[in-house]
Amino acid sequence: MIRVAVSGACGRMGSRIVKRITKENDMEVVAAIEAPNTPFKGKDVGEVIGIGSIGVKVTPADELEDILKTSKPDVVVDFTIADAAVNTVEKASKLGINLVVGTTGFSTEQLEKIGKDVKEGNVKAIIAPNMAVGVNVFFKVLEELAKFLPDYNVEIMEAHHKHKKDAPSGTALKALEIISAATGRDPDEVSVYGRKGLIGERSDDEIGVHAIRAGDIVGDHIVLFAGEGERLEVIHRAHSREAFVSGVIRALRFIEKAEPGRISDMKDVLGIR
Ligand SMILES: NC(=O)C1=CN([C@@H]2O[C@H](COP(=O)(O)OP(=O)(O)OC[C@H]3O[C@@H](n4cnc5c(N)ncnc54)[C@H](O)[C@@H]3O)[C@@H](O)[C@H]2O)C=CC1
Ligand SMILES: O=C(O)C1=N[C@H](C(=O)O)C[C@H](O)C1
Repeated sequence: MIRVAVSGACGRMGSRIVKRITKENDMEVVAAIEAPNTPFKGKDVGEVIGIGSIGVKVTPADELEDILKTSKPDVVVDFTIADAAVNTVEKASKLGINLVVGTTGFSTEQLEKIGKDVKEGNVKAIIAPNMAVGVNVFFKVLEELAKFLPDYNVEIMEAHHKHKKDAPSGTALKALEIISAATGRDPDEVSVYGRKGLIGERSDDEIGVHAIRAGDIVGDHIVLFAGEGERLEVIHRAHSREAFVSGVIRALRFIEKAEPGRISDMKDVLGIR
């Protein structure tokens, strides 16, 4: 049995992950962590998310270390916000507990700290801005297209629900990183986030990144490569968060095979080279 602690257990992703784990016969939820000020402290997480009692109480994050010590998970799954996820990684790494992190919106400094903590704790960690299988194939396709079309203009567009806190999405930023690397560009130098005013013509090198927030859009990503007289568009649309949850379940089954002390991603889980 894979013993799983879920951080952000009552959120849009966390609640679906808890629910799905209860249906799998090789894993179980042993802890459910929520924000320090959670109104659900001490309540059964299953009751809170509407699946009936599962015998696991919601624990606020200020008791994270204690609950990890007493519940002894093999893996902590984190879908929260960047600051909270950094704390989850620090505490879990120190206790030698493996990690699956889907949270996005990290700063460069936070990513460096996460890498250092994983290394020092010598834990196995899968960290990916998008766990959907299709998106990880989409990343591979983008890498190939960028190599074939190095002088085409690239624009990245993403659309998400109105509750999303970070922008652009972690997935859009990963796409920017992949395309930049495939064409020898520095993403910090070539990225242009939205455009407004009399800004002049677009340079050929720049990569536009645009974020839409509206209603209940689960997650759309569109990358276009435009040349003279044509454009090629690659589109991924998530219709349901179950696409991400399925990736989390695959990551949980894979994690024992991950390399300790380094950050793996969904490419490793899915065997995409
Ligand atoms: N990698 C992937 O495939 C996906 C990543 N995400 C990312 O996952 C994150 C969460 O997304 P949603 O579930 O939509 O957000 P949400 O806001 O519905 O859920 C986040 C949960 O974390 C809780 N939380 C806040 N502070 C906490 C703390 N210190 N400790 C523990 N829990 C805490 C909140 O109370 C909330 O219940 C975002 O960063 C999002 O971009 C979302 C979907 C897919
Ligand atoms: O916040 C979300 O909802 C999502 N966030 C991820 C991101 O920032 O890329 C992945 C997915 O698109 C849904």
